[in-house]
Amino acid sequence: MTAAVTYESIKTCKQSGARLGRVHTPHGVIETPAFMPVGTQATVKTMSPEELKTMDAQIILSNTYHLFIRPGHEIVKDAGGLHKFMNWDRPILTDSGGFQVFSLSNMRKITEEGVTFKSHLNGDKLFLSPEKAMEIQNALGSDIMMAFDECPPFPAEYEYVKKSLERTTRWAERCLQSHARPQDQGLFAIIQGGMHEDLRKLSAEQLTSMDFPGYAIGGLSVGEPKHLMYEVLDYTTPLMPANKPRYLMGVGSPDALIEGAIRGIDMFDCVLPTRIARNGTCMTSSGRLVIRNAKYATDFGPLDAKCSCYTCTNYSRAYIRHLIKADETFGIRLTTIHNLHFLLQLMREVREAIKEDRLLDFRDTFFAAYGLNDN
Ligand SMILES: Cc1ccc(CCc2c3nc[nH]c3cc3c(=O)[nH]c(N)nc23)cc1
Repeated sequence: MTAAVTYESIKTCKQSGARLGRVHTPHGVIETPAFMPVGTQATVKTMSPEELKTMDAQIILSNTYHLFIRPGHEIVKDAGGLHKFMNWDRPILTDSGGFQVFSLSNMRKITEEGVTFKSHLNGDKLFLSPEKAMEIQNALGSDIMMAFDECPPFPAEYEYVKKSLERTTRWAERCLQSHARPQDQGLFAIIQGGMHEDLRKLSAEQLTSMDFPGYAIGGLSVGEPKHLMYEVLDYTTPLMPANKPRYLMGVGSPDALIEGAIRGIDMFDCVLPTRIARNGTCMTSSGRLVIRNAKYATDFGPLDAKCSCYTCTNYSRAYIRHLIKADETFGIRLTTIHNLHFLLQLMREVREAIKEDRLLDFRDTFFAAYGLNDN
């Protein structure tokens, strides 16, 4: 195994805070800014690893919480780790589970020690802590692991956010202490602090003083208005080390990816492309397209005439609409292939625009064409 996770800066954009880079990991390199498909339960829903490689997904995400409650991290470990278990030999990033406890489990209790909660599957009483989250992620063998944090709800009281970020810092310290394999797995800390500039500064200072290989911005994409998210990015990304990867958690609509890249974010994840694909909503260069709409019943053109993906090359809107209406699984495979390709292609064009110092122009052109009804 090579060293843990390192960031290589290729170029910084003259027009904005954007940058071109590479994140080196034991399972390969990620060109940044990058969109990372989400594979919560050890699969990017309906996609095979080969299909993900065809669209050049360079890293995928999976989840400590989900794999802990099913099938159990010990089984994945006995299988030889998550890469072997799901037949994916490129980089994997796993979230630490705290966020999912809050978004999925109805009964939970936070203490300094960790979080007690009920499994959303069978109601079993379970416990996650910094140490447990590290034990699970080490068992999964992911290349990039996230520190165990608390993502405060939005909105949240200033005092609550302050106490929460200070506990998240203490938890990050405990994650560092209990990390079994720092030599070949990168542990990223997660900056919290809600929508308060002084608290974001406090969280960033506390965590960057501990020298993690990478840093994420958490606590966003939790229901706040988009302009507020961009404001937080404006004053938080400059606090993050320029020589380390910057990961904005949970952000993935096309406009947010571009705005995040302009502010110096390197890595993005979002369930959006795969989630909306399941009800037949597609991202196209002129905005969202809801394929169930009757007007597509006899439309024999591709989802997006400007798209070169497998779906747009071989199938019509009419056919995909028929499959989705008939609840045929192949239908959501086709919309998923298209949506993932759309975002991966968008990031290729963003990287090209940074290379040529024209990212702000690219943004204006993209937004003009992309109905801004996207959310
Ligand atoms: C498989 C997988 C799914 C989802 C995620 C990101 C999940 C996610 C957020 N999603 C939206 N906003 C988010 C905020 C946080 C956060 O503050 N902390 C953590 N640990 N995760 C977040 C990571 C991996």
